[in-house]
Amino acid sequence: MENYIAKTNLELAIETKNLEVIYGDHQVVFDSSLEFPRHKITAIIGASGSGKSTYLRSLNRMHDKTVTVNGQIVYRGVDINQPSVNAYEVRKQIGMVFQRPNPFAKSIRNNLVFPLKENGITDKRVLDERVEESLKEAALWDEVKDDLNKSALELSGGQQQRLCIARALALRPDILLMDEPASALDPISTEKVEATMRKLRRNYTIIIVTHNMQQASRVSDFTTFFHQGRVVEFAPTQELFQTPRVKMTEDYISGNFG
Ligand SMILES: Nc1ncnc2c1ncn2[C@@H]1O[C@H](COP(=O)(O)OP(=O)(O)OP(=O)(O)O)[C@@H](O)[C@H]1O
Repeated sequence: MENYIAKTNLELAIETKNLEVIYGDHQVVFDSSLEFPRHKITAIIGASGSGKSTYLRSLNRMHDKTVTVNGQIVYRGVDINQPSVNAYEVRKQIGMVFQRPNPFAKSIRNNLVFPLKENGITDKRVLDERVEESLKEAALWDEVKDDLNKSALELSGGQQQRLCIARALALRPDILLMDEPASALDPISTEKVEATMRKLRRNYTIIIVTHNMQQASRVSDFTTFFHQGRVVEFAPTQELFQTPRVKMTEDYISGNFG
């Protein structure tokens, strides 16, 4: 397959150059060069097993040392895939929200305060401000403000996912990676998470992996299609859905992918 290089003229938040990810001797991502525009939502779509999550996790250095990641991940002019770059510091700037909401078994407030304290923020006034701001950004504040000491596990699935978004935002990251953030949610919760994402785009760059074509077309500004660990195309979402560059993308988005 040709090596497609996804480029845009917009200001970039992060880009990968010739990225490869290999589990043991099983290569999953091949020669992937992609640019992610700043303050936009980019959806990564593709069949199950095409390497979407593996690629996403490489962007904030989530893979452990047993996984080989070759190529460059350029963030603010620095290749953050170099061993000298501290992965923990990368994850402060580039947060992750997972498919299944995973709040800590603590109060709503402590879900947000705990990671902040771990990052050296201890002033109560600052902590209270961050809690309120991030819950507002994640569109959860009005639903929980009267009882922040309630256990996070008593929240609905959709509320738990918005709490996990708030927890990622509390650290004031620059980029938010979301791996199928609504696939475990009912339609009403999905709508709330999508509406939250659209608002967040004002201040954050969002990269979302999704299986859901409607979701990609509803929320994202740009879409990239992965096939067998390679970037097949990248375009503004409406363009990609209306006039895909190659037949493989057309087949996938119309459900004819065999
Ligand atoms: N930790 C791992 N160790 C070994 N192989 C893995 C690991 N994680 C994923 N894989 C393999 O990598 C390939 C790509 O998986 P990945 O989850 O990245 O694809 P995906 O496109 O996100 O799929 P899905 O949409 O089903 O989540 C699969 O063959 C999978 O079995």
